[in-house]
Amino acid sequence: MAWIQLRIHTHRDHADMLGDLLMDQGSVSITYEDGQDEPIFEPKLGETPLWQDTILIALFDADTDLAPTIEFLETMPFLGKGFTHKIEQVEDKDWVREWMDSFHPIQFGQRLWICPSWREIPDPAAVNVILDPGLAFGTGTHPTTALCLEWLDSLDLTDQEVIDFGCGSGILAIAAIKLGAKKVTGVDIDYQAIDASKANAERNNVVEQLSLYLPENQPANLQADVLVANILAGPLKELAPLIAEKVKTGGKLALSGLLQEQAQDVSDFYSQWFDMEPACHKEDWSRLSGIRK
Ligand SMILES: C[S@@+](CC[C@H](N)C(=O)[O-])C[C@H]1O[C@@H](n2cnc3c(N)ncnc32)[C@H](O)[C@@H]1O
Repeated sequence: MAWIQLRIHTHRDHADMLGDLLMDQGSVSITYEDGQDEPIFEPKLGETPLWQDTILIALFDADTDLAPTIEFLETMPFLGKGFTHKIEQVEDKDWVREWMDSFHPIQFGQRLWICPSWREIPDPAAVNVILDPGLAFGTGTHPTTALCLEWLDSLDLTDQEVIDFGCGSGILAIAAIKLGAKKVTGVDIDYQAIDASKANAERNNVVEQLSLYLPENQPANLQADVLVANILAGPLKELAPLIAEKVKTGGKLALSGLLQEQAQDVSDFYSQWFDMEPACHKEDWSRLSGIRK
C-alpha cells in the first residue's frame, strides 16, 4: 500500500494538539522528529518529552486529497496562512524485509557474536548469542551495549556468578552465561524486559542458569563476582549503594549508559566503594569499570 506524508514544523507546546487534529482529518499515524539537532537524554520515568522545535509527520493513504486539511490547518492561530509544510510520497516497500535486512551478526571482542535468528551464524565455533530485536532494549547495535559486551568478553567468566542490573532483552546476561558464567541474575524495572529476557534465554538454551526479578522481588542478600549495569547516569548514581552491596570484595563492576561528559562524575562517586579504572568510550558514550574494595 502506498502512502503520502505531511511534514509540519511546530513547537512542542502545539505538537500533541496538532497530532490530534490530523488524526481527526484521517491521518493513520503521527510521528515526531527532532527539528534541530537537540537530543533528549534521561527523561523522567513515564515522561515522553518533545523537542522545542518538533517536526510532526502525519501519514495518510496515497489517494487522500490534503488540500482541505491544509486549508483547515491555516485557520489555526498557531500555524496561520502559508504555514511551512511539505507533502511527500512514501515509497511502497516491504518494510519488514527492509527492517530484517538492516540487522546482521556483529562480533564483540575476541569470542562473542550476537546473531539475528534469520541470519547464518558466521563462526559456529565462536560464542554465539541468538537474539532478535524486540520490545526490550538491547540488540548490540547501541554503543553502550557494545561496550558492555566487549567488557564481558574480556573477562574469564568461568564458574562466576554475575548480576545484570537493567537486563532489558537479556543480551548481557545471556552473553555472560555463554561465556562461562555458572549463574546469572537479571533485574529490571520493566516486566516486558523480564519477559523478553526469559524468551531470549529459552531460545539460547540457558534458562537454567538465569534468574530474573523485578527489583522489589530480588533476593535480599544477592552478591556476585561480576556486576554489569547499563542504565543511565542518574539511576546509576541513585543505585550506587545498592549496586556496591551486590558485588563481592574483589569482584568486578562495569557501568554504562553514561555520556562521556558524565563519566568522571559517576566514576568519582563510585570510587567510595570501587577502585575505578580509566573509562572506555564509543561514540558519545562511556563505560566505567572497577574492582570492589
Ligand atoms: C539501556 S537498557 C540496557 C539493556 C541491556 N542490559 C543492554 O545492555 O542492552 C536499560 C534497562 O535498565 C532498566 N532499568 C532502568 N532503571 C532501572 C532500575 N532502577 N532498576 C532496574 N532496571 C532499570 C530499563 O527498564 C532497561 O531495560
